[in-house]
Amino acid sequence: EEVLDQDFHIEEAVDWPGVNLKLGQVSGLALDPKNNLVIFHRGDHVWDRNSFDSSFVYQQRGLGPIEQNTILVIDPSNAEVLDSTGKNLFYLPHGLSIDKDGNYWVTDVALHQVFKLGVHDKEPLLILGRSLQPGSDKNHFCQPTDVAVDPVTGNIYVSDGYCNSRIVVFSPNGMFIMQWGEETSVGKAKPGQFRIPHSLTLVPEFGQLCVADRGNGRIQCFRSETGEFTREIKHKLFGRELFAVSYIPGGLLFAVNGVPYPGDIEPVQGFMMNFSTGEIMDTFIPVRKSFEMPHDVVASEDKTVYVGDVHAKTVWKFTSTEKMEHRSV
Ligand SMILES: O=C(N[C@@H](O)C(=O)O)c1ccccc1
Repeated sequence: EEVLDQDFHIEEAVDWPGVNLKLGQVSGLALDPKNNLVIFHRGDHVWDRNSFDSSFVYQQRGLGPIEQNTILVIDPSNAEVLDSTGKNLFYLPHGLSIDKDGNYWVTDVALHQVFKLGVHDKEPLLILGRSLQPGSDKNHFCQPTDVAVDPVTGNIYVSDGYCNSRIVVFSPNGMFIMQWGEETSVGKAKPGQFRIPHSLTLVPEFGQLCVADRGNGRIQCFRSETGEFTREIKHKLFGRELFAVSYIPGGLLFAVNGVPYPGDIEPVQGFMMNFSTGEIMDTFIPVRKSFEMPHDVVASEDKTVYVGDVHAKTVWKFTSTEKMEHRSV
């Protein structure tokens, strides 16, 4: 008897011209309320071995802020640049997210700050952290990596960062509320311990915040109201590093891992998972060009997925194609 298998595969949209956009190091991706793709990139600045001293103080202030527009609004179908902003503000862009009102929230690892930018305002509406001053108290971050804003409470979640190991929560007007997390002790990483909390995604339907725990190669999720650990999602296929995570309503979780260390076998790729079970449903890699350091991933409800790469200086678009497979039983 013939059985039709409804099977979804994530494949690169090879006709999307966005892979040819002239970008700097792509650090952050987000979708705005109109489902446009928004790209946060570093223009002519790069993060390399000389960017920071051993106390995480940025060493290249002499370059001045990036003069190019670091925030580009891209038409999701033809990759046209619809709008661009964010020049003369940032030194080393990192995370980007967009709240339900369309405000841009970004982190800068050189400034050690988080910015709220209104779509039509030149001046930032809110700045958290002290410019160029790394630290780990309520007023200082150390290379903060990402920011997410709860659509219900308006609370601000910051993953802090390369040189801290915590999630910090602020009220909508920037008052410190709470923090959780600690650095990973020797041996097996415990719940609530981080080795670079690198990317955040809210899971509003389940009241959770999930974190790409980069150096522990895993995703950790927490109750967003209390910071209580709820679960870990980890697969051998992730390899050593898990860079970014993105949830879409309906229960799908997307992620990208890091390039394999010498001798490791787990390839660099994208993952589509069932949030409830944690199981991997599909993996994906580009057809054109290759992943070099996939750094952020964002997905829309119709399972369109974008991946930004900080070394390839490229953004790829992937879509979910339905393969009808015939099999006889
Ligand atoms: O991870 C690194 N960078 C990327 O995540 C990034 O560019 O955001 C990095 C680490 C050490 C030295 C230089 C760069």
